[in-house]
Amino acid sequence: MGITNNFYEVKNISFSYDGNEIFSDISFSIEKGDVLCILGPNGTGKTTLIKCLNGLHEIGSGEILIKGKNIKKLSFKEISRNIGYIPQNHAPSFPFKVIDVVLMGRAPYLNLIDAPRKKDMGIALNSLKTLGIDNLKDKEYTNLSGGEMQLVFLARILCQQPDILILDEPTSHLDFGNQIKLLEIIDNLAASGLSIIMSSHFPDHAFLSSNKVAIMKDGCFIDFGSPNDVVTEENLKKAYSIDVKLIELENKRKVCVPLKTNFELSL
Ligand SMILES: Nc1ncnc2c1ncn2[C@@H]1O[C@H](COP(=O)(O)OP(=O)(O)OP(=O)(O)O)[C@@H](O)[C@H]1O
Repeated sequence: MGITNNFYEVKNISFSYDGNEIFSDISFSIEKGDVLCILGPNGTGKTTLIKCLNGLHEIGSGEILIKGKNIKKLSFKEISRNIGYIPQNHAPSFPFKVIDVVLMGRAPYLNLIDAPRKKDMGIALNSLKTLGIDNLKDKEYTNLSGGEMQLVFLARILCQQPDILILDEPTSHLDFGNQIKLLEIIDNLAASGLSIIMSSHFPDHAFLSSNKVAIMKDGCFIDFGSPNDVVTEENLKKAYSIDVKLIELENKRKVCVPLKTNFELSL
């Protein structure tokens, strides 16, 4: 931590699956404490981009710099000490206890044969406490609800003590209330100095927790900037091909109301 300039920089990157280009020439940067929300329709390449951003997919061209260092030159362990990643789906296969799942977040700091130390256990317990789920610590991970699993996975990532969190649709398994709780957690984590990149299907989420928004469509960012500048009726129409009404609440918060499309089945 501690570096404020060029914290995480993406320069003209492109990616293709077997010659099929998914995106090209994407550039942006984020600083300490930024929350970037990536919006865009299904199949536009958000997950693919996110996998490039954390080094899981190798980009075709361009470069990604973490605190000035090219991601291609960093080992998996070094990337994991900098970036915590929560994928869209993370189905568990073995009934580990929650505390053990969270402790796995310490792997980038341990050698293969090392047992977690007292310090690691302290960090794991603290991660659970930060998210208010220390009551789950002795439960079997496989017995948790989808929402509880999402929070435990986030605790595991916090235990990794990264500077950057990359979250692929972090609210996808959460109920209406827990979605807001998670966005507030994201807000708090950013205020404590973490930088966060997340994808979402809900433009409202950009107003709730982000200071930067990108709208991805047709292989590029069609807009990038502050939520007020980017989440507009015009851009939402361009992105999702529906009419959306933006309404401002008394506290100036904006909400997006999708209008009916009058779609009819041709039976
Ligand atoms: N492993 C793969 N091999 C080939 N094509 C893929 C692969 N993974 C994804 N794709 C294709 O790449 C495109 C982008 O997929 P991606 O999952 O990145 O989109 P997305 O914006 O995250 O979608 P959604 O919002 O539906 O989750 C899609 O056309 C998809 O079919």
